[in-house]
Amino acid sequence: MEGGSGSSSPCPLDKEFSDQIAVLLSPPSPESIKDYYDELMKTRKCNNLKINFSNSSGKAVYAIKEFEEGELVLKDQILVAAQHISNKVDCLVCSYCFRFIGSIELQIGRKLYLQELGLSANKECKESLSRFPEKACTRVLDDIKKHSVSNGSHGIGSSTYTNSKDNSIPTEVLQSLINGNMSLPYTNLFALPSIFYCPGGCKEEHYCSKLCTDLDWESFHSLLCTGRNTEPSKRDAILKFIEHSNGTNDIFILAAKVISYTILKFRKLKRLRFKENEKRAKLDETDFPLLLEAWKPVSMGFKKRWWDCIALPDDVDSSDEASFRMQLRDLAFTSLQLLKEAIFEDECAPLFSLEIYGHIIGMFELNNLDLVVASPVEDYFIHIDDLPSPEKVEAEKLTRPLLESLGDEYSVCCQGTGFYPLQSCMNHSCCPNAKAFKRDEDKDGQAIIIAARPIVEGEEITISYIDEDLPYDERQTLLADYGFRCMCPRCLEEMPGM
Ligand SMILES: C[S@@+](CC[C@H](N)C(=O)[O-])C[C@H]1O[C@@H](n2cnc3c(N)ncnc32)[C@H](O)[C@@H]1O
Repeated sequence: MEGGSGSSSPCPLDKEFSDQIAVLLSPPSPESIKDYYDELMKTRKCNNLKINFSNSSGKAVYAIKEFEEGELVLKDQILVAAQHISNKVDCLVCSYCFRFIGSIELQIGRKLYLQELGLSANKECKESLSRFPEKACTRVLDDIKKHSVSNGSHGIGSSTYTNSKDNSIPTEVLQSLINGNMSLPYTNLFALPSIFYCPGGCKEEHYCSKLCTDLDWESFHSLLCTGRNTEPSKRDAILKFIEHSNGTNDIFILAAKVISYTILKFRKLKRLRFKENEKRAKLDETDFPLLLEAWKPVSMGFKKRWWDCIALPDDVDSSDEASFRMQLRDLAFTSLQLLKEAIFEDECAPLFSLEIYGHIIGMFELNNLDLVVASPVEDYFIHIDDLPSPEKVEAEKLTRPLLESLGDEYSVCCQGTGFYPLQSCMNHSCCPNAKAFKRDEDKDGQAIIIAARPIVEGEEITISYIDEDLPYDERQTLLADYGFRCMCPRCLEEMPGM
């Protein structure tokens, strides 16, 4: 099997499992696409849309009712998503649904504490923060909790708090905010879900509920947990994989989640099959169909190899294109080797081929939507600012120093990237009739698509993959990265020579 970009693959599994890999990567038939999405629509009670398949533009989403401008078209649950590593310093969110958790006080105190650490820490600490921010962030929280002063009497109005020249807040005040020993005014109006901890004891992942904790554990995290319950050699291997991803491209974390998801689903299907037919001692001959079944949600996503489909960056000369793509492939191979050390499973060996890994990452490249969740901290400070005068003056005695210390960063939202099974079926148009848009009530990472103008029954739902205000040539250049030339009504009208 070719490794893409014209040279043979460095991964022996590509050759060993070439037949199974070809089956895993073959485009699903129109019938299986229909069955899969009909079922998905049914379970998600999504009665207003349908997915059709055509040879010209693949899957496409159609309205089966009229939508008014601004009406919700689709709320789509995440198949797999991750918060950007750098964003973990700014926002503490549920690792499964990406809702903000804890309290306003914790969000503010934690962020300022980490900011302070990043600014004033010694070199070693700064390096560990940039190389491994996830770990550093959670360790820090843990340390604060262990060493906190338990009487809770930290006067927020003390001179050290208000007179600080460089806007920094004393550590004991931050500890009190983090530990819940200090309350800010009006935060009861912005209550956040309490924190649930990882059952594997890793302190890296936090949740908003028992349900999210269990779903993440069952779907992804039980294979990727670095907690005390994981065997030490495995834990070291997982940590090495994460460290490499954090230092290179956090899209590898998402790919690892897809592989974990497929393995865990495969195991579940196998357990069910054993129960159904307990007399059978061995299941070998039926294992691959089970792997195919487990892989089905991923098989539906539009895919190309990552190093073949990624756009050539502006600073890479076209004469260096082949070597650029080869470097990407080698980077993916290094990441895959580390992941293999951590979670390889014999029965799911084809999933650890470079061919599959490259296609999973390529699927994100062509389909992913930015994951964005607005910060409740921003809403909180806006609320304080909107208070009538006496209440505002009183509240700001406590909140203003915090706001000043946070600076422009006070309103950073949760940011990441996610693959959404239904939204990812939406094709592009430069005059789209729908758009991704979070409303005030959307507090988690689900994809929200609303009508950008009235949509009639039977119309295809389209969104824009790019900034549609750009001129024709620039739009076409950007869309070439997605592998197509746009022929929407606007492009046909603006096409030179038409
Ligand atoms: C997010 S997917 C959209 C769903 C896709 N049609 C499918 O079958 O899965 C993006 C891919 O769909 C195709 N696509 C999207 N919009 C298109 C358009 N206006 N014309 C042609 N192909 C399009 C391109 O191949 C693009 O890389």
